[in-house]
Amino acid sequence: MNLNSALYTDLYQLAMGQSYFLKDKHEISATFDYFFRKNPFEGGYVLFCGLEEVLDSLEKISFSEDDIHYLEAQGFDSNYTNYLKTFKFTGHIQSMSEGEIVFPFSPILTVSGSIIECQIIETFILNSLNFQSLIATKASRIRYIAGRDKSLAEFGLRRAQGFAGLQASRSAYIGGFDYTSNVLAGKEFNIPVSGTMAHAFIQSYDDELTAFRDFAETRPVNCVLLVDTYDTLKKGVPNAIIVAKEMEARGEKLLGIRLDSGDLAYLSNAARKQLDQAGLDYVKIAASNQLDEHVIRSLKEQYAQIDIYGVGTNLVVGKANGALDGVYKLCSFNNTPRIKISENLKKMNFPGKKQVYRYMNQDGQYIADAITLDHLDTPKTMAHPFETHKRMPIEYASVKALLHDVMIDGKRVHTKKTTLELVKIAEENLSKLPVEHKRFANPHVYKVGLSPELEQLRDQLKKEKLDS
Ligand SMILES: Nc1ncnc2c1ncn2[C@@H]1O[C@H](COP(=O)(O)OP(=O)(O)OP(=O)(O)O)[C@@H](O)[C@H]1O
Ligand SMILES: O=P(O)(O)OC[C@H]1O[C@H](OP(=O)(O)OP(=O)(O)O)[C@H](O)[C@@H]1O
Ligand SMILES: O=C(O)c1cccnc1
Repeated sequence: MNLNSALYTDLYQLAMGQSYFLKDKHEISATFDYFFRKNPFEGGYVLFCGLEEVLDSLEKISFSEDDIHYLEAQGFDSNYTNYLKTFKFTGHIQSMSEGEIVFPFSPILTVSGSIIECQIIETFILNSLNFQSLIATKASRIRYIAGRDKSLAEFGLRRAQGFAGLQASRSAYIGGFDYTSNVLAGKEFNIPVSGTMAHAFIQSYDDELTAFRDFAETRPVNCVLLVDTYDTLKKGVPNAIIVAKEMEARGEKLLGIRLDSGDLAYLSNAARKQLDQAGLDYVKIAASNQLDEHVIRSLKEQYAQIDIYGVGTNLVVGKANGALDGVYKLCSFNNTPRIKISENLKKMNFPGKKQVYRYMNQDGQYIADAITLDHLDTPKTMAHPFETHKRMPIEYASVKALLHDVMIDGKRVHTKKTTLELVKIAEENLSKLPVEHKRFANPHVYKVGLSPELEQLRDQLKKEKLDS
């Protein structure tokens, strides 16, 4: 299967593409905005993730001979499929940086080019950015609550949605995790890998102590023993202590033990006591079992003595959301701003090609974002996007434009960032987001407003459409 195939799209994109082509509209220029309407997890922000994958794929996207035969079999016109044989993405993309903190309704990435190219790539862009941004956001919430002094290991591959497990591991790392258990993701994206052991290994022995011994002997570096197979406090931890002492005698050090069931707060405290009493205060305690940001917060409130959190399912499937609602909407056609009308102002899009400015205070902390038409300067006031009577002056110490050229004529124009660079960028950006937007319960809504000219254009186009 070739994931750079332009068939990785919805059928309706190709059907619209055929119509544009046969009606000779396909070369007309268009601009689409990628944005979302609601923060996931009832949180206050999204950590934007997935841009590098989008750019990598768009540079390579095409229809193979096989793909063309398949489309012919689906009844597509042969003149159209002939055109698709040389299809490439040759458009222009402006985007916020991967690792940027983003908010509802701001255009995060805009695609300009011939309408047919913009349309065919829509589904892939949404598929890629929605999922990766969701998981990076979830990971950043877990990091926020765990604190910088804890280690976070992502254990999700086995319960991820198929091959999305690869993207999930990369997104979790960018969002603040330290390790992944996913070996292919480790190799592909240069993410540190880590792992402990499974119950099966211990069950395959007649006794737990021999299992621990064999494991520690054969892989003494970063060895973590799983202590809950039979009885955590009466058997697992005492056996781990025996093996840790034997390792000491060989000049080695047991890295840790892992708890995977029961009351993790109680067990971690009791295990810590046993380890400390044995002079093993360096042996760390890892915990797993359906963890997420809420369970970790609760464990911290109970003074659980956990050094390493292993988080799988809830992270990689983006529980409780499962999806970010990002959309891709036409905002300009033939160099004319376009709007979609809805009774619900929130379902209307902002017309025209745009820029987003981020305002910061003297400490570099984010204050607000203003969306404006792309040829205009930094606005000094902004209107509430939907409550039209609300407007505010913007007081700030510094401002930056968030949308930058990342692809021109189908070629990447920004230097590809390594995963580690993206980790640092995301961490720095998250540190500039005031804490009131990060809290879990009723986070303060970050202000995103419209410049007066954009508000006026939206209202004027709405009136024209309703009057016509
Ligand atoms: N002290 C704690 N405070 C809050 N949540 C906890 C605590 N200890 C464990 N949990 C969480 O509670 C959930 C369920 O744990 P529970 O003890 O009911 O089942 P379990 O340990 O998986 O049982 P089993 O022995 O069948 O594996 C998990 O998400 C776990 O992370
Ligand atoms: O709970 P999650 O956050 O998804 O973390 C991953 C879980 O996957 C493993 O269990 P599993 O029962 O699959 O295998 P095991 O036999 O090694 O425990 C591991 O022990 C964790 O409990
Ligand atoms: O290494 C581990 O402990 C691990 C890996 C995957 C899933 N659960 C645990």
